[in-house]
This record gives sequence, structure tokens and C-alpha cells, in this order.
Amino acid sequence: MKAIILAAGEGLRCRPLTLTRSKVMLPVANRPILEHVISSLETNGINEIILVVGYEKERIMNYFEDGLNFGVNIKYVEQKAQLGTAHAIEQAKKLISPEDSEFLVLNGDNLVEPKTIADLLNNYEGDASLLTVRMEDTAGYGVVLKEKKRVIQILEKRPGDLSHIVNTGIYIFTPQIFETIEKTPISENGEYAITDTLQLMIDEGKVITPIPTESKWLDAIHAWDLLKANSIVLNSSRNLTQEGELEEGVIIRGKVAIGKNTRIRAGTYIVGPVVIGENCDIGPNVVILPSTTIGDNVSIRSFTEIQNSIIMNDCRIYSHGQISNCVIGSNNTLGSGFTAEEKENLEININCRIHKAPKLGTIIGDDNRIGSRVLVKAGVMIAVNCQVESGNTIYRDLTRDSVVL
Ligand SMILES: CC(=O)N[C@H]1[C@@H](OP(=O)(O)O)O[C@H](CO)[C@@H](O)[C@@H]1O
Repeated sequence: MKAIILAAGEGLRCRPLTLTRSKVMLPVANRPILEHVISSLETNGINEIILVVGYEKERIMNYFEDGLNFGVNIKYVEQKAQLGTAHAIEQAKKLISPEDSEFLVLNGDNLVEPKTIADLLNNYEGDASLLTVRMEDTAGYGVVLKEKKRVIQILEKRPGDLSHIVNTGIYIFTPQIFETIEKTPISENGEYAITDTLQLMIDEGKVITPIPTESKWLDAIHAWDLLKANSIVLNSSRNLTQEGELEEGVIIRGKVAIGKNTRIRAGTYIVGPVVIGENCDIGPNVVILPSTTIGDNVSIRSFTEIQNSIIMNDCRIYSHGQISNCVIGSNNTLGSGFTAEEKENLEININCRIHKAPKLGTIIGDDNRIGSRVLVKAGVMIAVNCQVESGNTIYRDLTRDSVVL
């Protein structure tokens, strides 16, 4: 069976991290979310993959190429304008032949484990099947109403507790879906939604089967949700290998992976689950606490403490830093004494709407230069290519190319 993976969107609510990469390329345990998705498909024997790309597509294509390094065969189609999920699927029509009696569709930015896919593959039936999960808080999702073993209505992102059965956006379709996609009307927000296509099918008397799963399905809606996804993946990972060089006096507890050519200097204390990439230089006397992921080519100097955070590739973090519940993009310099204040239950304004964050320090995009003794207030974000001179306190979000003297 072929799989169409939707990977064309930006992921606006994950800004500033998505200013320079699409949401599918955000790393969890040092691998892009999309790589976790592809690996779950491959484990289920699905290795013919059609990737629908658009925003920042080169980054995706350069990383996955033809898929051979990931055990799959990838073909790319482009969705030039972001006109919704039905429109995205339509772009793959030319690569689905009549011999493909059915095919899988899923989002490239939702983490799934192999069992999640297997639950759908082992149970699908009817004209189309849709994988569902039960969730208390369904805000931001589509929910389904069902009767016996049929979906009778899909309600897309409506307020109120209309149903707790959430549409995961993972489907099995037959090529007939393309005929209904052509008839799908444009929605109020100017998109062609696959959920509207399914509603048309229901109205025509077709059978849409909801398939419930309790296996892992995680959507990072906001940048800070990455921390939760990272923690879940790190806690469930097995076979972590330790390469690189550990100097005398390094203490390691729990599950800790260390990449090739990484040097952990004396007196460093690491409590897993923690994943550290290749070519890093860490210590002496650095403290790394659960659940932290550190990318490749990262240097961290003495007396810095990092906890429950993601540090992406090519960062330089100088001494006496305090980094907890933070996501730091790639190629950042954080001067000595960098402190991210953290708070619980923050209310964060994204595009003029308030979003609630559980416990958060800061989110920093790529390519920023932060001087020494800088304090970033809790929940404040720094975009891309900003420069902050030493001794400043950052009270408000910094947009791209900001300079704080
Ligand atoms: C129009 C559409 O396809 N909506 C889907 C889709 O929403 P997006 O906001 O497009 O990611 O994926 C959700 C799961 O992540 C699902 O709950 C919802 O029904």
C-alpha cells in the first residue's frame, strides 16, 4: 500500500521555530517528526511514499532525498498554495494508479508509533476509514459523531464538547476519493478540507468507518508541545548507544545516548533520559537533567544547567547558563550567565489569540547572538537572526533581525 504524507504546511503556531523550517522538520529526540512518521510506516511494510511538500520544501527534500537511507522510496509532489488538506491530497493524484486499490493518508507533523499505523491497517473497512483517539480537550481538532460503526458527522474545530472522539487525520481511502475531492466546496476560511470531502461522502450514503486507537498519536500544536513529545519519545526509547569520549569523573544515570566524536568533560553530571548528538563538546561541570535533547556540534561550557529542553544543532552555550523547559533553535550563541526564567500556566498571545502553555522558559528560533548575563522572561520568544547585547533583560518577543543594545 502507498502512503501520502501531508508535509506542505508551515505550522504557524510553532513560530518562531517554523520561520526557517516547516513543522514536519522540527526535531524530537534528534530526528525530525517526519522521520519518526516514515519509520513507523516502514516498520509496517509501507515503503512507497508520496510526500506533499510546499513551505521550506528544499529542507525536507535535502534531508530525505529519495528515501533510500530511510528504507523507503519517496516521490515528491508540490502543493504551491496552502489550500487545505483535500487540495494537498489532490496533488498526489497523478502518482496513484487504478491498481492502487487503497492508500493511506497521514499528516507529517503528528508523531505516531508503528502500532498506531498497524491499528488502522488491521481494521479498515467500508468506503473510507479514519483513525480516531479519545481526548478530553479537543480544541484545535476535528471531532467525529458516530452511530454504530459509521461516522455520521465530522465537526471541524468547533467550540464546545460536541464529541471527545478526535480525528487523527490518518485515513485509508480508495482512488474514488479524488472524484469527491473535485466536488468539495471551498470552506469559510478559503480552504478545501478533506473533512468536508468525507462529509460529502457520508451525505451520498458512503460508509466511513471510525477506527479507534489507544496507541501513540501526538500533535505538537505549539512550539512548547515539542517538549512533551520529546519527553515521551525519550522515555520510551530503547537501545541508546554511548559513543564519543567521557573524561574521568563524568557521572551518568539512567538512559543517555551520546553521539560519535562528542566529548563530555570532567565533572559533568547527566541524568537520563537524555540524547546528545555528534561532535559536541560539553563541560567541564555541566549538569544535564531529564528530558533533554542536544543536537550535533553543540558546545556547552562549565556550570551550565539544562533540564527538559531541546537544543538544536550548532549552538554555543557559554558558562553559568540556566535553561529549563526551553526550545533553542539551531546556530545560536548564548553568552555566559544566560538565564531563561520559567513559569507555569502562562497565557501566550499568538496571532491575537491567547494560548495556554503549561511550564515554559523560552522558545528561540535560529541564528541569534545573545551576549552575557541576559535574562529572558518566561514565555518570551526570540525569533531569528537577533542580536542582544550583554546585560539585557528581554521582556517582549523579539521579531526577526531585532537588535537590543
Ligand atoms: C480539515 C482537516 O483536515 N482537519 C484535520 C487536520 O487539521 P489541521 O489543522 O489541518 O492539521 O488534522 C487534525 C489532526 O491533526 C484533525 O483533527 C482535523 O480534523
